[in-house]
Amino acid sequence: MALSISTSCIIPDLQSHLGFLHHDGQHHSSGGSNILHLQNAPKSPRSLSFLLSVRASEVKPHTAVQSKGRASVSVTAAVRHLTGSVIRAHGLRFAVVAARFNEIVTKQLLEGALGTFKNYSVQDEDIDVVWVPGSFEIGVVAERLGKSGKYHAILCIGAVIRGDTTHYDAVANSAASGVLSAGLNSGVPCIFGVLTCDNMDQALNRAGGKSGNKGAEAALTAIEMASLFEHHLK
Ligand SMILES: Nc1c(NC[C@H](O)[C@H](O)[C@H](O)CO)[nH]c(=O)[nH]c1=O
Ligand SMILES: CC(=O)[C@@H](O)COP(=O)(O)O
Repeated sequence: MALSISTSCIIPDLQSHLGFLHHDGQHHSSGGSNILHLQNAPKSPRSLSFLLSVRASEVKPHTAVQSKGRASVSVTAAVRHLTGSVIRAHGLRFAVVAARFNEIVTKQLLEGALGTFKNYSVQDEDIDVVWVPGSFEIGVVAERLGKSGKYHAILCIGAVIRGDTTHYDAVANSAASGVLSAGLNSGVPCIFGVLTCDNMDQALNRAGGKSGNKGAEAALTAIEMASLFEHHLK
């Protein structure tokens, strides 16, 4: 159960007087409750009679109590939120692994990705594009690039479009698991920008058509993840 301390005056011997105020307003010496009141025995010469109302609905971790003379001040460390920043892309290096299969689609995905990199101040000299035959080959290359230590993130681009057989499932699933494994094995964010579509129209709509450009979107994800790792997780 989490507790947060809204005000605090804690005297060492208070610990023996910890009690709980149940929702019925009765003071109980133990048991669960949604409110914790710390009340010192009024007779103790060293103690102050005060109530410390502690909401039991939450506690922020790392709550510390600093004593200053007889008074104490509780210092609750704020919860830290770590997020990659898309406006801190300068100096970050990226590799793009692009599949040639369905090139009419993947070229447009790549164009969208490079446009995003440019718009977010990634320098051309900080981008390497590596071409592979098809989406099935993306994973092994992404892992090699990740392990090279040269890049902050690897963006993987492809277009798997269903045909007449179940080959689609094998390629699509292999591409996804390959990119996932590359990231996990290399420790470098590998971003899945591979379309898996039932037909060419769906693919073209997502490569700069009415559904946007998934390559551009994936590039933004690559920037955020690269920043998160570089600026917060080192
Ligand atoms: N059908 C699609 C493929 N097939 C090729 C595979 O990716 C792979 O290159 C081949 O199996 C040899 O290992 N690739 C795509 O990217 N998209 C497709 O729709
Ligand atoms: C995703 C594929 O491998 C697919 O394009 C191949 O087409 P088919 O299933 O007709 O051989």
